[in-house]
Order: sequence, then C-alpha cells, then structure tokens
Amino acid sequence: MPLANPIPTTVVTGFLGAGKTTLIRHLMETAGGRRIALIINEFGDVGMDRDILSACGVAGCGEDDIVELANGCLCCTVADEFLPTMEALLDRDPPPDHIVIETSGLALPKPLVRAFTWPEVRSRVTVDGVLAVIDAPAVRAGLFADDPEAVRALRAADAALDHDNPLEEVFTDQLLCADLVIVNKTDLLDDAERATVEDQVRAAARPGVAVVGASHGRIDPAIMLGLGMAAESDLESRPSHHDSASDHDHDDFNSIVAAMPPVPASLAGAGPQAVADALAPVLAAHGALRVKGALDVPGKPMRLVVQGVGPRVQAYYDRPWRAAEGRAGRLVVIGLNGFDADAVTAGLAASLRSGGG
Ligand SMILES: Nc1nc2c(ncn2[C@@H]2O[C@H](COP(=O)(O)OP(=O)(O)OP(=O)(O)O)[C@@H](O)[C@H]2O)c(=O)[nH]1
Repeated sequence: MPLANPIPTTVVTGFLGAGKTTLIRHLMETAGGRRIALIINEFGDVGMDRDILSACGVAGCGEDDIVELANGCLCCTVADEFLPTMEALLDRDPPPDHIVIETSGLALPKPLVRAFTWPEVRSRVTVDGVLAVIDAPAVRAGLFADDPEAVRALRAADAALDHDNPLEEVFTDQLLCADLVIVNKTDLLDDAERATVEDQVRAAARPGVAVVGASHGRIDPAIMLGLGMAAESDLESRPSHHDSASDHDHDDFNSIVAAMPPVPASLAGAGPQAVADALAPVLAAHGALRVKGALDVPGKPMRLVVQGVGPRVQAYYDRPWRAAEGRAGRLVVIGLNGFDADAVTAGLAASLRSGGG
C-alpha cells in the first residue's frame, strides 16, 4: 500500500564527463532551502565528485547529505549497495525532502529505476524523473554515432563479431530512459551547431520528452525537480539495449588509476593549463574518454586537480592536501577496453617530467 507522500527521487544520468556533477552542484546552490540528499556513484574510484559537491558551501547541504557508492556502477550493484543506502536515507529523522542520484557515466539508468519497484523501497520513494545530461560537443563530433566505415571493416574481417558501438549503446540507453534531456556545454558550440545537436537529440529521445540547452548545467531547479513521472511504473516505455541481458558488466570499458610523479617546478611555474596541455596529447594518443584526479606540485599546499573529457583537459588548484592523502598524485583514466594501462601511465608520467616537450 503506497504511502501518501513517497519521497521524490531524481536520477541524473549522462555519459562520462557530460556535466552531471556540475549540474548537481548548481542545483544544490539554487534549490532554495529544500533538504536534498545526494547519492553519487563514480566509475573509477578517486572520489573527486564528492569533493566538488561538498565544497558547494550551501547551508543545509552538509557532508552527511552526500553518500558515495564507489564499488562499481550503480546499475550492477543495486541489491548490495543501492537498496541499503536508500533505506538508510529514508530512515533518517527527518527524512530528506528530495533525493538526487548521480549515476556513473557508464551506468545504465534502467536497472536503477527498476530497483524502485523492489519491496524494500516501493512504497517509500518514487522516481520523480530521469534527467539525461548530454555532452553537446561530443555529440557534434560524432562520438556516439556508429562509424559506418568501421562497421564495414569489422564485418569484412569477421561476420560473427558484435558490431555494436559500446559508446553508442550506453548513450542511447541513457537517452531513452530520460524524462528530461539537458544538452549541456552549449558554450562550446555556435548557434547553428547547437540547433543541430538539439534536433539530433530530440529525434533520438522518446517522443514528447523535453530537450533543453544549458551551459555549465545552469538550469532552474523548477524545471528539473517535481516532474512527477513515477518512472518506475513506466519501465516498458524506456527501451534498452540490455533488456534481454541478464547482466551488464562494462567489459567494453577500462578504467585505470595511474600514479603520477610530482609536477616539476619548470612545468608548474608555467601555470595549471600548461600541465593540462602536457597531458592532453598522451591521453588523445591512447583514446582516453575521461581523466580525473589530482597532482602534487611540490612547494604548493594545494593539490592540482586535472579534469579532462575527450580532447579537452583542464587543471586547477582546488584545496590543500589532506594529511592522509600523502600528496600522492593519481589520475583515473577511462577508455575503451584494450588501451594499454602501463603505456598510458608511463606516457603521462614522462610527459609531466619533461614538461610536455
Ligand atoms: N565548457 C564547459 N565545460 C563544462 C560544462 N559543464 C561541465 N563542464 C566541464 O566538464 C568537465 C566534466 O564535468 P562534470 O560535471 O565532472 O561531468 P560528469 O558528467 O559529472 O563526469 P563523470 O562523473 O566523470 O561522468 C569538468 O571539467 C567541467 O568543468 C559546460 O557547460 N561547458
């Protein structure tokens, strides 16, 4: 018997680096006194998102309101990780007004939405809406489109091969589960490109789903929260590549944690972007989809955060190192399966040591 007021939950999906954390941070900053609890899940565990979100400094958005699930993608760990976390949040006194779940960039949202039908939580929460954050420049660059030439070449080589593009699969699964699609990073496109991407996304989304453009995830919370979709009762209308698969194990992707040497003074002295520029060619050469982590700059109390999505790599100082972190530089690098972890690590370290030269 459902309760009169199940707690609304918003699921935020979107590919690696599309801007989910940025959007949620903006949401927390503008949510106007609502008690929002966050569940965050990262693929490749260096825990950067928690830092970015807990630094938002909003009253009522404390460390305790952010729960991090680090062991694999939420979509694969619903029973072991997600349900107990959810029950613990619901048992709080007072319970949150709203729950926001940031899924990892490789997670499929549908298994998570399905978990809301499980008896443990069914009567206590509802999926208010699934938001898909889309990286507009990546769509524009064709990252999620099947490359017809590559498909033809594979077919010629081996008729039995699975020809699906894993990026396209994850992207479409996320898009087809969405109740609201946010085409983000529009600041990196001109008006015509933006219109083309929005049309393309609208054509690929489920009919009638709203598509809105955004830069740095700046969307009015009134548009994102309170959609009232009860997505868990509407699973049939959300098609997935994995509906018939019993499990989904992310075998198509590889994530490594690369230990990095201290940044030499000659490079660090040229500024954060020089450090990012030193790393970018190595990441590009290995086809990295996402990089995230922090580097040690000797003599600086702050750690140097590195954030990269596809070809764009940025770096900035964010906070002092904590004693327990031991100033250990580490980068999570995520790519398609098959990239050589040792070669990526060695290449990045060498590029730092040589200042990118
Ligand atoms: N130019 C530009 N950069 C953005 C925008 N939104 C996010 N970014 C940057 O893109 C990078 C990734 O943003 P995140 O918010 O961490 O993306 P995410 O989807 O949470 O990433 P994962 O959790 O790793 O999948 C960061 O360096 C952001 O600063 C945007 O609208 N415009």
